[in-house]
Amino acid sequence: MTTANLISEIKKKQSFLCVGLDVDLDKIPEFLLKEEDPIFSFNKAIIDATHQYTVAYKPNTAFYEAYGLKGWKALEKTINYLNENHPEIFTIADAKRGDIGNTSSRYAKAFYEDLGFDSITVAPYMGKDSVEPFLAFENKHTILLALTSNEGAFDFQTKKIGEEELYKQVLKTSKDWNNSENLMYVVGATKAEYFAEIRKIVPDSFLLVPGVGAQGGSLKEVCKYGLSSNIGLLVNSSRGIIYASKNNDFAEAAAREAKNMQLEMKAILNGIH
Ligand SMILES: O=C(O)c1cc(=O)[nH]c(=O)n1[C@@H]1O[C@H](COP(=O)(O)O)[C@@H](O)[C@H]1O
Repeated sequence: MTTANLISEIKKKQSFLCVGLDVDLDKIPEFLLKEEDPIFSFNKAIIDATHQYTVAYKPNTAFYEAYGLKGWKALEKTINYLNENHPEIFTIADAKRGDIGNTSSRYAKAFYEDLGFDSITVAPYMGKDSVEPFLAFENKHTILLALTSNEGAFDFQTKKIGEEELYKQVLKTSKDWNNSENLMYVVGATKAEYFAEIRKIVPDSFLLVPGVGAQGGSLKEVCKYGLSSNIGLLVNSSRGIIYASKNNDFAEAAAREAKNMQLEMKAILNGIH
């Protein structure tokens, strides 16, 4: 998907919501466990109930890998379902990959070509030659970890290396890599006070922002300095939406949560907040 297509979908839906499909069999309604593929059945119900409010879905691969081959099959069915029924929705494989170039190119092939995701999250730690193989794919997007939502972000990412914090160096350096127009960045919603600085370095890049909902980040605070002239934000909520209810009404409850977030986003985009 092109960035222009993503922006046009955001404007059409008045939403920059990303729903995280982090399926945990201990948390889904019990009646689904009798289904042949409970993970896919859960995802399908969530997608059917929420697609009108969201512009992106982000399965975190850990939640699928945890169930071995069955989990991978459910992930494949989920991405196929999205690509067949909602090709206008942006898909993110949250896999946090990155390795020597020769290996990264295999990861890129796996997620972009074999599974058909629009984007993948990538760790910057191994540097340029570990990220460029992901950037080489046209109309695919590499979402580089810049400043993450967890407490451990303060261990390295905010530490100064010389004059400047590491996360700033990640943003600045990566802008010079080949095909850097295919880069987006992860910035945690729990780090709202950093958005102004981040926007000085990457004024137009899309930022994937996890950490609202279960992790307590504030949508309003993120938007204050995070919004760009092209909106430039994808705000993710996983547990806050998909586990809004553990009962038979789980899909309706997820739809309600997603709709509430979409309405808040619409109000922000229209300057009401
Ligand atoms: O790359 C991510 O999506 C990510 C980066 C980050 O800094 N923090 C973060 O929470 N995530 C992911 O975003 C999702 C957040 O889930 P909830 O806290 O349930 O909304 C999980 O899949 C995390 O792995």
